[in-house]
Amino acid sequence: MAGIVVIFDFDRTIIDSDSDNWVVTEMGLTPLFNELRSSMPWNSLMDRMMMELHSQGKTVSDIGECLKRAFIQPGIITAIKSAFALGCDLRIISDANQFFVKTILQHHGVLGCFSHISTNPSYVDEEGKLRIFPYHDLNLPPHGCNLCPSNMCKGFVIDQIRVSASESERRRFIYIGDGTGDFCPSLKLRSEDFVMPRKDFPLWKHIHSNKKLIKAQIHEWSNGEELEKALLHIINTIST
Ligand SMILES: Cc1ncc(C[n+]2csc(CCOP(=O)(O)O)c2C)c(N)n1
Ligand SMILES: [Mg+2]
Repeated sequence: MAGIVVIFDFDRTIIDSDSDNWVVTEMGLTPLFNELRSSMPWNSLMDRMMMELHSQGKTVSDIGECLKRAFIQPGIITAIKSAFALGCDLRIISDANQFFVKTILQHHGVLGCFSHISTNPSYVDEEGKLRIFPYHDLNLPPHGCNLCPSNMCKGFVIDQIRVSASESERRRFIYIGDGTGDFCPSLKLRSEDFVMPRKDFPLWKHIHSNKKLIKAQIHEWSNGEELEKALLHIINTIST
């Protein structure tokens, strides 16, 4: 459906776990992670974890195999495929990183459904080490939003999507998320938009404690099947 932009968060929305925690736990990095947690910004810490894996002889392909085992609830993949088939513009805004997000979406055959993925950049260096960096360069002036972590303001990304649309093109947003970082973008939504917070997760709690600040229509979900049903219902309602 032209004119509908569906924005997905990634961790605890598309996959059921947090991809950073998943890799740290599954690949045996928990003791080092806990030791360094208080002394480093999050992205530097994850970059350091990837360096540790490399020094242990674990390859990017080993990390990929670990990511492919992350659980996705039934309903999520079919929801993505259906929304794409209906012509919606699908996007990801995630505080995970490019390699983790793309590897998992590719594995489940839905990477091509997304027009844009806004997340912390990553690349494999000449030694075969996975490097992870903040979405907002921490050496530049801060993004200025006091709701979001310094590395990524998801509301900033929403503003960018809005300005990229031509005046004549009326677009309606459906934003699906779970975390504290999804509250700022939810505040940017308008009365013709929809926010889909995962029930009992931080975003849902922030929304319910600040209901007057939310202009978008609120549709909660608890599991993949509920998400699929609610999302397709909203898309159908908008398009008729
Ligand atoms: C101060 C501070 N603490 C923790 C984090 C990291 N972090 C927070 S939520 C999350 C999952 C995001 O994935 P998604 O957006 O896909 O749900 C991550 C990696 C941070 N950036 N800053
Ligand atoms: Mg999330």
